Amino acid sequence: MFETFEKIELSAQSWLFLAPCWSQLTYQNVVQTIDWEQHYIQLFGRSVKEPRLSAWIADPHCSYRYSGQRRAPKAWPELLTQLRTDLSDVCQVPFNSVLANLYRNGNDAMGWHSDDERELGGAPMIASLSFGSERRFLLRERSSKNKIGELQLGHGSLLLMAGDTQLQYQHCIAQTKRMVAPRINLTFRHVVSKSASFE
Ligand SMILES: O=C(O)CCC(=O)C(=O)O
Ligand SMILES: [Fe+2]
Repeated sequence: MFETFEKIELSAQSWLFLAPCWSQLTYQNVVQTIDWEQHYIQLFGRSVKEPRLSAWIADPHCSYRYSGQRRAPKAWPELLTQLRTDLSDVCQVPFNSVLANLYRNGNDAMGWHSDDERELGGAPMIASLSFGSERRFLLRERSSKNKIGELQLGHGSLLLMAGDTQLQYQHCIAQTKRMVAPRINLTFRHVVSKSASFE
């Protein structure tokens, strides 16, 4: 199915597929289409800014919980509708949502996590598109916390996370002291059930 992708086998059940130059869009194309928001997380009872901007864009029934917060979906801009159609075709997954993240500089990052929310089902295929500066995407085993590898996700790259990747591994975007220009990442997801059933 993914002839043009490099297949990276993490384990017998977990795979990544990487296409380094999948999209021809520019960083400007993408940054302008999204209505970016600053969100907050609760840390030791205090409200702290997330170290990035983000937006949850999804079909109306797909709300999403992340860091204990429930996000109502924003409507699909035209450009992302097109990307969703193309990616659904490539992956044979009816993507109905996308989490967009904007890392403004090297201080912006995302901590270790798995995308294992119940809303995404058992073994979700997640399609991750990157634009702008290259950043390090690290992987570690969930049980031992041993780092198992890293990928440089450059402009236009498409990374597919498949099988039990979310069950067995965590990933993060590391901070860097290097001067780096902004980076956008879009993770297309398929929310399986109406969020109302999890309330
Ligand atoms: O920015 C990235 O490449 C990763 C984003 C991510 O892990 C997520 O949105 O869940
Ligand atoms: Fe993630």
